[in-house]
Amino acid sequence: MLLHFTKMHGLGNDFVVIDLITQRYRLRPKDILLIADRHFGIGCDQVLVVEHPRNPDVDFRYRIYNCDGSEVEQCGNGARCFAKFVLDKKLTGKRKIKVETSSGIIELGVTADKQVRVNMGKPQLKPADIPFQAEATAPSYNLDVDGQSLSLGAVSMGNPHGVLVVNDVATAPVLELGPVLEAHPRFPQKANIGFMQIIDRRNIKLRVFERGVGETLACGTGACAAVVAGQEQGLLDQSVTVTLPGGALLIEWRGQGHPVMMTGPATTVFEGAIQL
Ligand SMILES: N[C@@H](CCC[C@H](N)C(=O)O)C(=O)O
Repeated sequence: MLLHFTKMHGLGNDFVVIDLITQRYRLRPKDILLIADRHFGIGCDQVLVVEHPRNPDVDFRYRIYNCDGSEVEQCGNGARCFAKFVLDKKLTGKRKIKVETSSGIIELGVTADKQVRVNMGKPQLKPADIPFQAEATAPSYNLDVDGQSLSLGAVSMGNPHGVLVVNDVATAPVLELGPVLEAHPRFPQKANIGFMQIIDRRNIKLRVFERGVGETLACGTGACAAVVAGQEQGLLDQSVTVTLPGGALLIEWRGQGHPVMMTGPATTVFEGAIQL
């Protein structure tokens, strides 16, 4: 089967987007691995799949696969690319698009300056909902790593995140600590690990070691989780510019019980077809 795809990115977090509404194909695990492979396939951090919804109240089903082949619950940069994709391909003409993910429904819309604004839903802070092993909810938790105690915020944005505050993202041990914390036994489904430098109450710098991928140039859910963790620790205001290696996102959260809003760009790079 010759499968058509679109290569996109959100601040350098890159995707292969596949429309399974106008194309009929059942993607196999080996297809995802080949598509994501930067040497033998197309190459991307995540494969995003556009499908018909199962729920009649929403417009699309949005499925997300990390480049290691694992299917995951949520992807924020991908959500913005998803919105641009379905509008550019005229799969919908709606200004507000409702999308079903494996962690719930999110709403997407395009702003006057062609950025995409996403209602990412309410963050989950209860340990069992993240999931994270702890007796009770807290703004931060102490975690033992090789005999060293680290303080970390834990948040679910549909997918699990741990967030550490560091003095300087440029020298933070992202590649050393990232894989160890990603697979820490207190995160039974593993986690994405953010390293957050607080510039002031409305500006942070962030690097993210993504579960199933490694460090990426940007992570949308990671940016949301960092702002939630920073607010819970009393360090941040409600509206925060998050500067990642690939560029900046605006993240807004009005506190517990409210959804996190994410605004940022979505970019198409090229179109192609791959023989599967
Ligand atoms: N790049 C993403 C997150 C993708 C999923 C993540 N690696 C996970 O395993 O949960 C984003 O922009 O949010």
